[in-house]
Amino acid sequence: MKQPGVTMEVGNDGVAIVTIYNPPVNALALTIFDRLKEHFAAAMRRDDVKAIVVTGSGGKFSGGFDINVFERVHKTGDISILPDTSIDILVNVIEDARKPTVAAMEGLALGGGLELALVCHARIAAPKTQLGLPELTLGVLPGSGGTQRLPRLIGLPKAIEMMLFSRSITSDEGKKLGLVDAVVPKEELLKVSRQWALEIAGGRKPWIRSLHRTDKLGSLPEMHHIINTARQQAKQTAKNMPQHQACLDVIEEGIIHGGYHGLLKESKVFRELVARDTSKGLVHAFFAQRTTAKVPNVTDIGLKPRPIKKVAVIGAGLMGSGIATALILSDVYVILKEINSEYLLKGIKAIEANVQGLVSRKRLSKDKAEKALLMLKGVLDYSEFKDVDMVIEAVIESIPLKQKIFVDIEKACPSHCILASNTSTIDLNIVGEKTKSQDRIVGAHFFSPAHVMPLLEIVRTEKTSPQVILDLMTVGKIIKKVPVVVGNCTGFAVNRTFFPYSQSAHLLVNLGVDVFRIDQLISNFGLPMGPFQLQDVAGYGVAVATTKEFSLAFPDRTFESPLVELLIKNGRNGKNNGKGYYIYEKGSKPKPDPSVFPIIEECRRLTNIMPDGKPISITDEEIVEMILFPVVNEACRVLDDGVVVRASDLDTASVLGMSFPSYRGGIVFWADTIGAKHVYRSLQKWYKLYGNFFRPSRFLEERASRGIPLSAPASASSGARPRL
Ligand SMILES: C[C@H](O)CC(=O)SCCNC(=O)CCNC(=O)[C@H](O)C(C)(C)COP(=O)(O)OP(=O)(O)OC[C@H]1O[C@@H](n2cnc3c(N)ncnc32)[C@H](O)[C@@H]1OP(=O)(O)O
Repeated sequence: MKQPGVTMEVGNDGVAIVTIYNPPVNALALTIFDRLKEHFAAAMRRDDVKAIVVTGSGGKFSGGFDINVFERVHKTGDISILPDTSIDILVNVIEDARKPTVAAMEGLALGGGLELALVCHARIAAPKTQLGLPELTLGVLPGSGGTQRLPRLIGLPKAIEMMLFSRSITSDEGKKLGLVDAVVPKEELLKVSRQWALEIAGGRKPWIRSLHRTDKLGSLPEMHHIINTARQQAKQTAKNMPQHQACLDVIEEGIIHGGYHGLLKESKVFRELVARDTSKGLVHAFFAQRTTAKVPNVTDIGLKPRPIKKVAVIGAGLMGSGIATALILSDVYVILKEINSEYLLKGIKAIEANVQGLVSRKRLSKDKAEKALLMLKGVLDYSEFKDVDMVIEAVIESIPLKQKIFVDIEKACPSHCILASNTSTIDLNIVGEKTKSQDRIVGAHFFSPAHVMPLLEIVRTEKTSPQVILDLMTVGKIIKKVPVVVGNCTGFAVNRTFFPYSQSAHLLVNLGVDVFRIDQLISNFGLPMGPFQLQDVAGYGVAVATTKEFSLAFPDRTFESPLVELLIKNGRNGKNNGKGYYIYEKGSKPKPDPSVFPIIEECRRLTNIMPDGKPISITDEEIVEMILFPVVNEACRVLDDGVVVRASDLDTASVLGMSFPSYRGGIVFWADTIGAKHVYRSLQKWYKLYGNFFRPSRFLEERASRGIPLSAPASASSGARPRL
């Protein structure tokens, strides 16, 4: 079968096997629902069919409702294309049918896929099948009965956890909880499911409609308590998002008024949520992340990734130890090199602590932790480098040092070996200048902590070979990162786009705006913390070094504030010594420190930029815009210079590298929702008032004046520059 569809085969035993076909994940496209309906109708009509088994082809049950349909709703605004599957098909055609259906699940049953299984009268799963309702990550809720049936099958607390945190479980846990009736080897999945279906039809096994069950729901007061606790939690963990509270409302409706009423409300709220900005942003983020895997002239020219079995990491500091941790956790053998045994031991201890941290947070089993640590070997020279497939250099940001290391590794490593640098700022052409292997030189820019943060910027120069880029992308995926291929410039994509972020915050402070007001507004906007707290946490050394780097690279648009240096002079070092803009005490949340105000006053006297010496009067909204529009402006320059393949790559990079709120879709997507015109006009106004820092870029000006979205491809601009 070439087109997405559903097949039905009736066996001599009287069981109809209904199979969903829509590779790669058997997403439930609109046509699939039509075909399911037709085949079920035929199965009911046919006298030779006693029972039905529904399954998915290619070892996967289903990855859920087709998310492309959400995207179509977002583009057209036409909500009517969403089908009413919940009652029309799932209840009327399957759950309330005269013949029983069993779900035979393998690989994954997610979202609408699991909901299809929940209406069946029993569920059989192959081992390690992933079962979950991750709809909230798309800004919606389970819209095909999941909010009603999952609590009825496994109880409210676990069902709420699975839905609100989009946490999936495997078959074995599903069996313990009552979601799965039996776990059987995949070779026996269909055989057991057929048998089970016949036994239900013959009255030898119970015929259960999960919507009608109440035995696992508990008493009404208990339910209210569980739901209210979840509501409070969601207020903290899911700020600015409507779907969590909405999901709890819908669950509650079913508990109070019965499952069928719950379904009706679920259907209505589902449609409302699909139309909201949160869903638009999250669905964009979903596809944007997957699109990063498509790199023209790299992934589309028939190259095959080479196996990378052994990687050397040079430098066992914070970054090196984080990178080594990420590699060994994914079964990649690591040679960790340092210049003396003291540093090496420190690095190995840091790696052990990283791994141990995952064990104590129950994210890794003890067995796996022990196995991972066996993949690590510390060395003090290059003798072990003769058979490595890749080197990642992660030493301090010193050009002569990096250049020497690259000359040394060119000699010590085999000729196929990838030579990568984790530099966050230095031009890779300069790093590799003294070697003859420039086609093998590439940037592998991890974000700290490298074993936790999901983004990997792969920085290529004009000379990096497509094979090397493909290999690094593959390693990135193996170690569970999202690789984004970017071009070579100061700060690459993420740090360059976001360098104006803290500078505009400092500019505002020098104009008289309160630091804590700024931090509060930015965290209300959805970033995990404001720019000043971030500076405290990252350490002032980083702030000083990066400002220097960017003021050298982009002197026309750098705002240099003496505040950080004044803080250091006053004995403050941020979180490092417990005293920055905030006070940091063990066991309590950071508290704003009023004793920082005189230092800020001194800074304001030095810069003397307040109009008439008085603090500016400014709205909350304008503060957020004055901090984020310069970032959008730099994003425009990044797009204009072709540093990223496409605008959505920068969205992914901003979400995964800077924790820009995913429900706003990413920096460019967010700017487009506001409109290039408004961003341009605001920057133009501030440029006139406060100077060059805000000067709108050529790209922004053109897009605003011609009414073209910032995310439109380069070909939409006149005088487009060569792309990556
Ligand atoms: C009414 C209902 O309640 C509403 C719903 O069901 S909403 C949908 C709920 N389901 C989900 O959220 C699951 C989304 N998918 C995923 O999490 C992951 O894709 C997965 C775990 C299924 C597979 O992951 P992985 O193997 O890494 O493959 P991944 O690269 O993500 O996806 C493979 C392809 O399938 C596509 N895909 C995955 N799930 C899809 C879906 N539900 N609809 C449409 N396309 C989907 C991806 O876009 C990608 O396409 P591409 O190759 O053209 O880029």
